[in-house]
Amino acid sequence: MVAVHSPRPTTSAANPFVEFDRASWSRLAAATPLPLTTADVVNLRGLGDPVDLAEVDVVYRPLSGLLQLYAAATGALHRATSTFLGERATRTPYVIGVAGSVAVGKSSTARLLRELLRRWPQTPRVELITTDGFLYPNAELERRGLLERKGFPESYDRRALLRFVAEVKGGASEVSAPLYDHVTYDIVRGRRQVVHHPDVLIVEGLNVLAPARATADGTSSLAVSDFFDFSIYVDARTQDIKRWYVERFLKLRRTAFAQPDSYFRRYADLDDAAAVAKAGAIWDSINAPNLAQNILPTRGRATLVLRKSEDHRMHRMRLRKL
Ligand SMILES: Nc1ncnc2c1ncn2[C@@H]1O[C@H](COP(=O)(O)OP(=O)(O)O)[C@@H](O)[C@H]1O
Ligand SMILES: CC(C)(COP(=O)(O)O)[C@@H](O)C(=O)NCCC(=O)O
Repeated sequence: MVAVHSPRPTTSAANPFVEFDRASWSRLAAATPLPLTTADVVNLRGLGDPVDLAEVDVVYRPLSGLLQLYAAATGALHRATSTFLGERATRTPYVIGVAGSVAVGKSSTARLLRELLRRWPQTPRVELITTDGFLYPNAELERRGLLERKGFPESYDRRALLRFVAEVKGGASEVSAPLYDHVTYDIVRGRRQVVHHPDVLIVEGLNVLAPARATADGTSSLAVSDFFDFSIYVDARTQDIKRWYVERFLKLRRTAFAQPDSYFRRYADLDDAAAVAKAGAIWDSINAPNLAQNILPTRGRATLVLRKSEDHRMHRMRLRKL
């Protein structure tokens, strides 16, 4: 393992990763503008996530600069390859995956990236989809005995998700995805998110870095991550993520859980001690095992790992350079 608190990026010939601490990472972005305001950041951040403009400046501005570089190089390679192959060069969306545990703050990261990338002149059309839209509806999960396994790989229609990402990446003019509602805790019937040939597609979800599954004949199919040009894993200590999950659950009692159509309506009136116990039980029985068994093992596959400290601020960045 390499040292992490050096003032300079840490690298060595045999190590495919280059590692930065917060200070060395923040210095990468001198020439990249910061086009967001405090109001933008407050609107975009998830419940309980304290990300602010200072964090966007230190962490997301360099990330935005790096991604511009990668996206431009990928576009140039795509055009050169098309010329070599004698094909007409078509515009191909740049696809970015954002993975990590429940309650780690993936959605804040993905939404901030969407807004930053939308402000680049080269990529004004940025779409974000979350994989929860591809969860099976609750009725189907119940039929399959998976209602207590929501978020585990088998709780998703993985074939439909793969088809969606492949079609967007392939340049289809219009592709749609189902929508999930955290309040009703189910797929929304009759509504879909439509994606129209974006410049950048961000795909956010727990399992987006999962490798392809082996098929019955022993070969392997494709995984959504095979269509990623860049991927980010949002990382933190499991005990911190559990605390964030429980704190968010306490806050949700007065917001989402209190809505009449909330699946968790019965939790709205729990006192603090009962709510902490309930949230802890859901975490321990569903989200912690999913993190340990399915999500954490995919961390090494990410192009970039952003590691948060206990206060949600990102303190270590590990970029795969080879
Ligand atoms: N029970 C819930 N009710 C309403 N909103 C929720 C609920 N659980 C999670 N959310 C919201 O859904 C989004 C995704 O949450 P989650 O899957 O835990 O990922 P992350 O915290 O990494 O973004 C967050 O913005 C969160 O605030
Ligand atoms: C909807 C989720 C599976 C996340 O889905 P994702 O968008 O990451 O695919 C998750 O937020 C969730 O609700 N998990 C179930 C256990 C729980 O209620 O915490």
